[in-house]
Amino acid sequence: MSRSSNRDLWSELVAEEEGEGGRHHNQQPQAIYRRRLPQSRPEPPPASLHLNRPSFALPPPVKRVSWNRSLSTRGRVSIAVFASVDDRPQKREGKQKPPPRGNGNAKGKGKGKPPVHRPQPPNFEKEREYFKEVDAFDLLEESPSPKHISTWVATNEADAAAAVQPVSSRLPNWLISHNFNSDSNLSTTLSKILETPAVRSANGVGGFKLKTPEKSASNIRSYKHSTLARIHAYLEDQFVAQTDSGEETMSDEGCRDIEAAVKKLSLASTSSLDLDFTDPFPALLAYCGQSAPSTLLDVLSKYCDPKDIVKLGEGTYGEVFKVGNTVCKLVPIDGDSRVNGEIQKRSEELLEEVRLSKTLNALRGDAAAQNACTTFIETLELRVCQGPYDPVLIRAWEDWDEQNDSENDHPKGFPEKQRYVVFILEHGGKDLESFVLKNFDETRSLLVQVVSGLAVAEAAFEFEHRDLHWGNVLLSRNDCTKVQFTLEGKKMILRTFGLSISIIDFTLSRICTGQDILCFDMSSDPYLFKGPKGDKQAETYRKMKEVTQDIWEGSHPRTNVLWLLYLVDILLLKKSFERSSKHEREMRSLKKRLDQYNSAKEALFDPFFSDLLEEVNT
Ligand SMILES: Nc1ncnc2c1ncn2[C@@H]1O[C@H](COP(=O)(O)OP(=O)(O)OP(=O)(O)O)[C@@H](O)[C@H]1O
Repeated sequence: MSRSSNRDLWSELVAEEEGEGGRHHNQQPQAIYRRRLPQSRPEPPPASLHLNRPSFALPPPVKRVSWNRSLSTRGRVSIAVFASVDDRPQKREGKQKPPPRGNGNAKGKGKGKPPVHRPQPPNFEKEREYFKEVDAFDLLEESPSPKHISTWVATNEADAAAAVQPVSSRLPNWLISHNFNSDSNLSTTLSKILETPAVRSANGVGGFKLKTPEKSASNIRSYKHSTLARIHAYLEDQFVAQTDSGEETMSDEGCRDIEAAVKKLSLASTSSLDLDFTDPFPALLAYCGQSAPSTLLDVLSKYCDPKDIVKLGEGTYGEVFKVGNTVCKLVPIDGDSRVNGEIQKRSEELLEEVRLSKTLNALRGDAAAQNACTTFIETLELRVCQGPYDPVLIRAWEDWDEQNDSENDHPKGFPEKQRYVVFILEHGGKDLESFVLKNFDETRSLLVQVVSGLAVAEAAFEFEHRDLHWGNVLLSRNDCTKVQFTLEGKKMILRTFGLSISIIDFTLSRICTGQDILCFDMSSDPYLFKGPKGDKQAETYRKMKEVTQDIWEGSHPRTNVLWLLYLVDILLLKKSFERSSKHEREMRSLKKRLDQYNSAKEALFDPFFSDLLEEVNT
């Protein structure tokens, strides 16, 4: 590719982009919605086409709702109300599910372990009663009818834009992948392009923005053009710089280097002009630092002797295994068959999820960072794999099934070409539902760690978890009694009383990466808001809907406070630990004050936490 022959072409592309996309050149992060796939769709679309699927044409999603999911992990059928709203397809034939178990813990977690004090072993009746128990204050405050339901997401144009949004994020994902994957072997020239600011200044070809879609018809084209324009901008910079210094050495070699690297990433077929961004799978691979999928065994055997792998838990989409000291979450993607009654997630959905996890990982790194904490589960590695389920995993799955009676489908049916995303995660311990808290100090420790983590992530990324039920807070004990975090440059130490917490599951979360706003459009999942009246978790979704006015890409840190309120309720109503009536009063008054706060950051400075926090003098 010669520079001179390209310049005209670049200019044409630039001119075309400016013509059709001038309105996109603002610097605000673009919202990227992740939409749940509807279940009743007859068959999943081909991977290369589904991005253009106009979401307004889809039937309403009927996925197992999140609040149901969290309960379902412990006993999917324990809440009778689901029968009326859950029209999911039945599980695959051939497996009869047993009736619900008495402890509401169908997956066997936390079974039989009596609490240390005031023993109240969980049981189904108690759980049922819990869902009835709503005090007068809560009824007044926690069951709002949505007053302002936004309609913009229901319009065709907005829906169409939302449906194609993932297209716009692919290259940024690819670009970011380079930064996240030190073992990535992308060309160095390409890495320079990756570092080129997304928005160019007025000189040169300037003013390009990577993500600009508003109209579906021109999205893919203009996206390609802006990508190419960015490459062009880089080349032009090189050219200018080298001319100024008198060595005009910007060569065809450089261009070939770029083109080769692009091809290597499978994003181009014959030349850079044929870049094909309609298939997100190569972008997912690139994000994971791979040029081709690995096998499951290749990945897992890095962490332990495969015969030692045991299954740890399961979710709607993923199977979770203990692999050495780490945890492996395995999510089948892109296949045509249903898994656990659900249409498989698609590459681009996983692309957003892994981006989100990686963004949160960034909070762990730098000691000099303005915002840092270790509250969010660490993603240690991300891999794309392909092939049938490995026999060692099948054995681990069956062992677990024998003891816990899995709700999921047997994994033996996966085809040769099945794809997976493998998340290698830090082992976070047990979830709050099954963990037995010893005393009030541990309870305070749990709350202060959650609130500080949320405050840090709010400050760093406008993060809102939006689904912080008791299945998504993991706990473990260690010898450490203090943990440090940094909030807006201020280093703080908190007292843990030997308890360590990790927050998981960012499916519904909102985050601003600086480049994009990643969020889940909860208005696309009406079942989330149809949980039983008085159920703390269901009420929290409804309250979030009111706070956000059903516009989910907006920043509403108050949603984090709603989940803190939920956690205090859960601790008061559902957890047993050694406590006095004074402790209970303290928690109730915390709850009342939380009601006044608009962010986790505000909540962190509540007097309830003051003797747990200490500022580090530097
Ligand atoms: N890092 C981890 N450490 C320890 N246990 C974990 C970890 N991640 C997940 N688990 C366990 O595995 C279970 C399933 O994980 P998770 O909820 O992430 O799966 P999922 O497919 O996203 O579920 P769903 O989509 O149904 O919410 C969790 O309930 C948790 O108990």
